[in-house]
Amino acid sequence: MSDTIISVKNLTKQYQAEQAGGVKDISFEINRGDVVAIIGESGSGKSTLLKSIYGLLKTDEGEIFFENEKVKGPDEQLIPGHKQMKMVTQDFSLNIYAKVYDNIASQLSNTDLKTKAEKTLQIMEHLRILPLQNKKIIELSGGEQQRVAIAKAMVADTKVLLLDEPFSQVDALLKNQLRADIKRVASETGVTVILVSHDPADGLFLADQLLIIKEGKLLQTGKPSDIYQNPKHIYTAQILGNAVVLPRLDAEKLGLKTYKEFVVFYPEWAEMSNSWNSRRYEVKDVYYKGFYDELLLERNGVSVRALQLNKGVHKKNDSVQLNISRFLEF
Ligand SMILES: Nc1ncnc2c1ncn2[C@@H]1O[C@H](COP(=O)(O)OP(=O)(O)OP(=O)(O)O)[C@@H](O)[C@H]1O
Repeated sequence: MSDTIISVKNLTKQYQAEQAGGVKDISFEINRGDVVAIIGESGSGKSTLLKSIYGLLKTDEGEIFFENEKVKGPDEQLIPGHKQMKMVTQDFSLNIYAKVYDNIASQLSNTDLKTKAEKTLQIMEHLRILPLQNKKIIELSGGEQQRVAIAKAMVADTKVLLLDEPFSQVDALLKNQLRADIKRVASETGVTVILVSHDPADGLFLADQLLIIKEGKLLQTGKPSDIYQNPKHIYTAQILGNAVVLPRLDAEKLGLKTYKEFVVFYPEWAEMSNSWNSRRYEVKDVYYKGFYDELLLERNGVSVRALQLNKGVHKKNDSVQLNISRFLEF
């Protein structure tokens, strides 16, 4: 049975009297132990949502509950924030002249020094920063500092870890590693993680639950695979899978019939095939994507994109047979 740790009910937070910015009438629940990714483009309201959950912002309407208790706003308590949650922001808030070990250990009380040392070492091991323990923060790379900041936030038995753009400081290779580490640490420790990212791949890779935010509104929430396969908005398909979007008249020129305004499909739903329902397209360009190519194709003046897993088979100006095996209508 699912165990809700956080529920957000009809949350609205606006910064100005006019409608710009903030978040509008957002409701969702989060299960204990899940990794939740809030995905949306810059300025969509992701940080506003994260800060509201933590109790840093005075909200206009709605409520947030942590274990069925209302989260207090900044005007309802002396020190804003929630004791059982920790937030890691992009500035990390580390003491840059102190050692890694001391930065993390500073979160624990001195009443039991043995436990303090054990816990500090354990969380450093979890986040693979044990070899850095005697280095000063100022001597670390941005990605290493990010790991220390996460370890510091988690060491004191945090129930919910809030991460604002946790992969902003790391390059592609380290990002994959850090993503995998956060997922592993969450499942080993049982901590609930809510992270904000503008990169949808973070959510697809990491999350048990995705929240897609656009212009302050929650478009869709659920399991990444469900949302990817059945997006409720064109925007969701575009941000998650770089979907091809065709107005009805263009779709009809390709033989895709709809009564709705738009046809939408992911490039991987367009397959090279000789089947009866495939149609001939001209290859306009080939984009190198590593282990596959993306083809820019055209038929009757309409452009679409498709994947070519057998790299290099079709080249520019070739003619190919394509079957769009599945499409969505909006
Ligand atoms: N303190 C503030 N005062 C006025 N407007 C604000 C304030 N903080 C955020 N906003 C506005 O609210 C909107 C949402 O901001 P928010 O920081 O929540 O977005 P975001 O999705 O986290 O963006 P980013 O990915 O760029 O950090 C933006 O239009 C922003 O300009």
